Amino acid sequence: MEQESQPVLQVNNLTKIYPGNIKAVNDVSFQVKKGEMVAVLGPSGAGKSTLLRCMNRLINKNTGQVLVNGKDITQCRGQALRRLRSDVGMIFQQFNLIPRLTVFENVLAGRLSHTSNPFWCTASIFRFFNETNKQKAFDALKRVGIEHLAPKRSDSLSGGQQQRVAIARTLAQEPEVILADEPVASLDPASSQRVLGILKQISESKNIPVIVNLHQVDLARQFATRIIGIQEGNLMFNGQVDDFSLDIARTIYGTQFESAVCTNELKQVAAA
Ligand SMILES: Nc1ncnc2c1ncn2[C@@H]1O[C@H](COP(=O)(O)OP(=O)(O)OP(=O)(O)O)[C@@H](O)[C@H]1O
Repeated sequence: MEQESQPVLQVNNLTKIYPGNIKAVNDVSFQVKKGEMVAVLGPSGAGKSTLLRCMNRLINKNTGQVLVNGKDITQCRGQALRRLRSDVGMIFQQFNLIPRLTVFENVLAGRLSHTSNPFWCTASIFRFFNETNKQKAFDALKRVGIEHLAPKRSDSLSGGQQQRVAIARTLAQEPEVILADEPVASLDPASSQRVLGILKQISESKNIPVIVNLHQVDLARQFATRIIGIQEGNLMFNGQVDDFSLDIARTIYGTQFESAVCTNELKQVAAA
């Protein structure tokens, strides 16, 4: 029971400064536990993407720590980094699938860190994966409800379907934590609901914490269990969804408040 409440992810005093002295992330600290779905909110340029990308080492931080189950990913090199990185699943706005491969092959690619051959792309991918890996990939596809699309080329799918393939690929990786960088920014409202619903279900039923960058406050309120608000690289809010008031949203979003608060319901409350 005590172990259940231990944070899977700990971000300690993380700072990233880009050339030109642009402080994109400034001394940010927070923790995420199993079963949580945490939405990171903030206006354009607040540092949301930089924060997530520092957390899986796509970008190197300047100072601070990112601990995954107690191990600091920012200090790892070589094989240790590859191993720890496979614990961190990443979902992108543009899906990042390999277009010429089928849906199933893309999901199987999520099992790469569980095989010893890194050169699968140069030959038939199937040769390098045993039945266990193939079954896990298929199970991941089933979990996002698109197993019937397995033989299709990934570039023949809709955006929403491609994002579900990307989620399945991440699930096949068997990560300890999932980071999603604006996963619904390119999707229509119905697909956005579907994708965020799947991520929430994963966080709840598989107990894998999900940290998701979002632009829209209403989606965060609908799907997240907790909200982190950032502005100009600074952590301004870290708390329960119900405590993220419209006044706090207005402070964090400033001139972008109107576009971030998009449902009619929220707009009426904001105008009252
Ligand atoms: N490679 C880079 N070099 C220099 N500055 C950068 C770089 N990437 C981002 N920035 C700057 O860092 C700050 C944070 O950018 P970031 O993309 O992390 O914000 P964001 O909140 O994700 O924005 P958006 O919602 O528009 O994607 C911005 O001022 C941005 O211009």
